[in-house]
Amino acid sequence: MLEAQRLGYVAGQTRLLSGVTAHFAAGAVTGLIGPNGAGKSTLLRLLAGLVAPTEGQVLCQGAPLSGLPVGERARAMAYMPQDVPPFPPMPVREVASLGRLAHGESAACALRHPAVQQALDMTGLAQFGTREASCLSGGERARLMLARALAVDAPILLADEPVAALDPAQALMVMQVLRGLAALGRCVVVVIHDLLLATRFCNTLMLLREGALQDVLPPADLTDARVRSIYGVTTRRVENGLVPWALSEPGQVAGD
Ligand SMILES: Nc1ncnc2c1ncn2[C@@H]1O[C@H](COP(=O)(O)OP(=O)(O)OP(=O)(O)O)[C@@H](O)[C@H]1O
Repeated sequence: MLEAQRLGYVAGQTRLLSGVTAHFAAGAVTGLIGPNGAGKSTLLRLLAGLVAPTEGQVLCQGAPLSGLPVGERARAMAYMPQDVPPFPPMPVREVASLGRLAHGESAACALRHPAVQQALDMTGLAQFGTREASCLSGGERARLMLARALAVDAPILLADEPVAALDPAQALMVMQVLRGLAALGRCVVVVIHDLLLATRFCNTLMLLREGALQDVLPPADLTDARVRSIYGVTTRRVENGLVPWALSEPGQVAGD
């Protein structure tokens, strides 16, 4: 579905990424993990075509991404950035409907599109539809960025730290949504620091360090030795540790 071929990126005098070759499968959630500054967001931006690689190329459904017309690219891939920009003075539903711009719909058409309502439902924002987006809390704003990306309804979703600002219930809900999309055949690539959620919800983990892809492995193979070599920390499996595991009343999650 999505492929990186010997991807490299240099900004000014600084090399941010080198020699990344990887296949991102349809029907799977791929988790990009690695220390701060490893190059995860850079890789995601290259995959999204937001910046052009200085070496190598991205293939989207077999075709070079650089050759795809902008509109086609926008419909093929949805991207959720790590940083939430200041929202314009518009209601939540309208911000989510911006995802439909990729399809060339009029603003009125976009607002009514079922994908927008679905995106608000999936991110637990349905009850905030008419609220000013600029009034949302940090976690709600992050979910709105995800809702905008989900409203594109694209076969590929690239999400940069979608759960970093979320409470445990919302984080579980979002990871379940991502896994649900993968189950429908979508290609989902997510940058994530929470190793518990990453190992539980991702089908494949890609470990980045110092701008290079160090390893591609199933979550079960993320051993203490690997975590130590990547992050310089040791891990422990805590049998009676208290971790958020499931929503007590699915679909009944309160707002932030
Ligand atoms: N334009 C730039 N010029 C120079 N260095 C840059 C530029 N953009 C990013 N960097 C550096 O490149 C490295 C990789 O950045 P990137 O945002 O991809 O890391 P990351 O793995 O997503 O980190 P984090 O987990 O902290 O979000 C960082 O050290 C960053 O400071």
